Amino acid sequence: MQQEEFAQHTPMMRQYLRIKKEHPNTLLFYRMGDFYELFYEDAKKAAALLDITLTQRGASAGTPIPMAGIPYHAAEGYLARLVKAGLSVAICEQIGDPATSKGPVERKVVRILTPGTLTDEALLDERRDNLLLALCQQQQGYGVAWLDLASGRFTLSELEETSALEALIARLAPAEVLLEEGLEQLHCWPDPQRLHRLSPWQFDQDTARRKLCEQFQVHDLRGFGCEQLGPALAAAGVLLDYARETQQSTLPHLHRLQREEEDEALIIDAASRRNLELATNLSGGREHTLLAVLDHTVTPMGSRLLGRWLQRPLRHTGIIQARQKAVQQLQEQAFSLDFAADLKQIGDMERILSRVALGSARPRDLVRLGQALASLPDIKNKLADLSAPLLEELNSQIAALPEVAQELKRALVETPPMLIRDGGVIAEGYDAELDQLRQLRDHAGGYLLDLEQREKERTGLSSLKVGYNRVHGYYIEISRAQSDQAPADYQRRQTLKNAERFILPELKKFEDEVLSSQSRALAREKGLYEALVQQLQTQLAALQMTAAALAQLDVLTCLAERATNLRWSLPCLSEQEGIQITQGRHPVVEQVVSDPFVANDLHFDPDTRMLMITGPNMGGKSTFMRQIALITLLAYIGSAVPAEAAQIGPIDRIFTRIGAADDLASGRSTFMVEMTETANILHHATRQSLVLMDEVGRGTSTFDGLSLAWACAQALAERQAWTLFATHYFELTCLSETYPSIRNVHLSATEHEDRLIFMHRVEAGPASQSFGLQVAQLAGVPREVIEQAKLKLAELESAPPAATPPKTPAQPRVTEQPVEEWPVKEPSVAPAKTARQAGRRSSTPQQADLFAAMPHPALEQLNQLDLDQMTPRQALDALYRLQEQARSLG
Ligand SMILES: Nc1ncnc2c1ncn2[C@@H]1O[C@H](COP(=O)(O)OP(=O)(O)OP(=O)(O)O)[C@@H](O)[C@H]1O
Repeated sequence: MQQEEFAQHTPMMRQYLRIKKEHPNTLLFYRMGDFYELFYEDAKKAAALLDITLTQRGASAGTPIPMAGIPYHAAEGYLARLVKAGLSVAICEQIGDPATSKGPVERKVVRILTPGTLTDEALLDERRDNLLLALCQQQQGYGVAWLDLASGRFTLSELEETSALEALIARLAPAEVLLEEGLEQLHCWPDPQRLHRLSPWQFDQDTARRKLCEQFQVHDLRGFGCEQLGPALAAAGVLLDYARETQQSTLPHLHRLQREEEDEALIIDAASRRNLELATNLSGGREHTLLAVLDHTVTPMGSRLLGRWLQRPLRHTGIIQARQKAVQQLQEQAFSLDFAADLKQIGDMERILSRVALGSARPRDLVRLGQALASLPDIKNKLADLSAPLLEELNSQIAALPEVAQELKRALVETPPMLIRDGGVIAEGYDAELDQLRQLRDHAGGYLLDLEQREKERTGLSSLKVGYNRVHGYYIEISRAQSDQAPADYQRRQTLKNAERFILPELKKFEDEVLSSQSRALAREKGLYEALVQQLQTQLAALQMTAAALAQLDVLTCLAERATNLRWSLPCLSEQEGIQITQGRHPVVEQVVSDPFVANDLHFDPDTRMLMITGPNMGGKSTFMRQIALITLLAYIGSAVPAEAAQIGPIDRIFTRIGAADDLASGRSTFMVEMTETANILHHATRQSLVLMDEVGRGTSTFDGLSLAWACAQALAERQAWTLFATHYFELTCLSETYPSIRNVHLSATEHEDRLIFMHRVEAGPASQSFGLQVAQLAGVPREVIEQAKLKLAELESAPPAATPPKTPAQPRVTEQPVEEWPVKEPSVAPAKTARQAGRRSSTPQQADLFAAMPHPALEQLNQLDLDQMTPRQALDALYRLQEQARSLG
């Protein structure tokens, strides 16, 4: 804004514009009396988002000023909505006294709310971490740092690959991001409002290192295992600066840096996380997710910790086995211990402590903290009887701090008001001065009656009475008839028609005290409250460690309860390659199906590394595959699993290619999404990866799809990844002939009196029928359409092959396929046939062999060549291409 234009504004608007200039990307809540006002663009934005009236405030510099206002006492609700929408808000309060100010009263921004730095209880989801993340890219790779300000957890990591970075960001789902310019192209960001772009020079490693050392009061970052890091520290430095600025605090609850390394945990990419519906279902809700089934924690901090465990299953078997031992012991002792009842008293100690650190703890926070501390001795006593090493360790981390508990109990009333501002927070008997001030305030009436009585007796004047009016304050009134008998220490104050009013020194002193006692009591209360908070701040580290241990105890207790009530068993984590699951179930589907869930086994060992799963639609293929992934994942967090028994060997990643949805936001079609996910799997799957491939190739033409599915299965078999490959292309069942590590299994179904019955049992060998038309009929597709489909199917099946299929070894062959051995509960009754056998010999509708029924693509292309228009050289090139294609497909 030009200087002259600025000068044309009113003094108040000039003040507003000055402050706004310091907070250009933030809505400015400018306090005016009982309202927060927003002006200009801020007003328009807020009016639209909050559905409040957009008005005008006169004119400044010749033009009307758009304005919208919010009553200050109702601000919390509006703030919550704005922050939820991803906006940041700066709260600018009146600091000076309007009565004595010349010009506009002094104002200052006292706090800045941003989506990633919230700590207010009302603005946070109690079951989710709220993260601020910073990211930069330097020579050594990506540097990422993230902070949960509401708990004080500050973590950082360095990554080389973009896919790993995207997986990390999908896991963390940050509420706000500080991003080095240029990185906004990545596919993983929340909405743009939550992104702040910063210049590369702001991510300076040396400055960051210095600031971090200052924050943690250390010489170097060796103690945190971070000394060797580069870009991650640069990101952490930027993040620390931003958090300090928004909070206008030194953030005393940030004590340490935690470093995350990629190979410590199972890697689960963003798509797999979504597909497996760990914490969010495919529609974005929380119901019917693994977390929803698992989360019976009783404290919000326990719930958040469980979420973190689930999102990052660890590969460190030592840690997992320690958790398992704790879960087992808690299971055995559940009834006698009843930890859940004690833990309920603890509440959200973690977040309360952060507010204590930031000086924003509310009275009810402190009362709850007091209650939490009071229940610690019981918890510690119970833990003392348990010998699982992890439980012993947790007990040693819980500091009972009885003196702090007592102090809080003594200091605070049981149910205080929301804010200290209103008083009534400090309990009676805690502070003599406060009690006296309150006595004065509350018992003025009694004192005056007492004074009146005393003075009547002293003067013997029957008409004497004590009164009060706003102008003259307290007085003693004597009727005109008796007024000349007033004692000498009475000073005349007012003469009325029938009476005289007097004041006396004692009454004057009382008046001063009473009138100021209200504000003095409030000020005293505030002082005492602040002292209490400061006292707690000195114990912060011990209290934070206690809260962390209690959150873990809550999670372990929850896992024990779930294991018992859901009849899950603790798996064995083994160094031996393979996955053995006896009678496994799907943890979520089991809870929602009305029929009994059919349990199934899985045996992966060095000789069996891939299952080619066929079977009818609705047969249970996806359910079976997902249950294997979820059981593996549960095993790696230390939980029991829905199976009779499970032994799980080393796993490095879980990949899924399941379902398909357009990713319109980033302009990718269903098929493109499918192929991107498949490409990622093929690039990264190792011998230790668990890969779920569900109907790969169905998103394109049958021919292309089948070829792709075929080649993907082959590639995974070559990589020897643990693979569950579900497909409707029966041709793929022939792959087991070429690759001995591939087994065919199918989900069984039978027809009974024109009804289709799904057995949901995994049986050896390929499926014999696809039942596609029957399932369509079940789904309500009109009868005439089904009839038409039957006719078409019969026609397709009887059609002679359009071309002879290529006879290279990898091409599906028509051979008698032996039924493979597959340890299932009941041996399959009818020997399963290959698709081709079934197709040729049965009269029921079968899937035709696509390779046989359709022309070979090389032939199709040959047909399309316009030989007359080609040079000999071009023709030769085309011939080479065709031969190459024929070989690769063969
Ligand atoms: N083991 C089981 N026990 C009981 N019910 C099951 C079992 N497996 C699956 N179901 C039920 O069958 C339904 C369909 O299962 P699922 O989606 O896994 O079939 P699908 O073979 O993958 O089907 P499509 O090929 O059409 O994707 C599930 O929603 C569930 O209700």
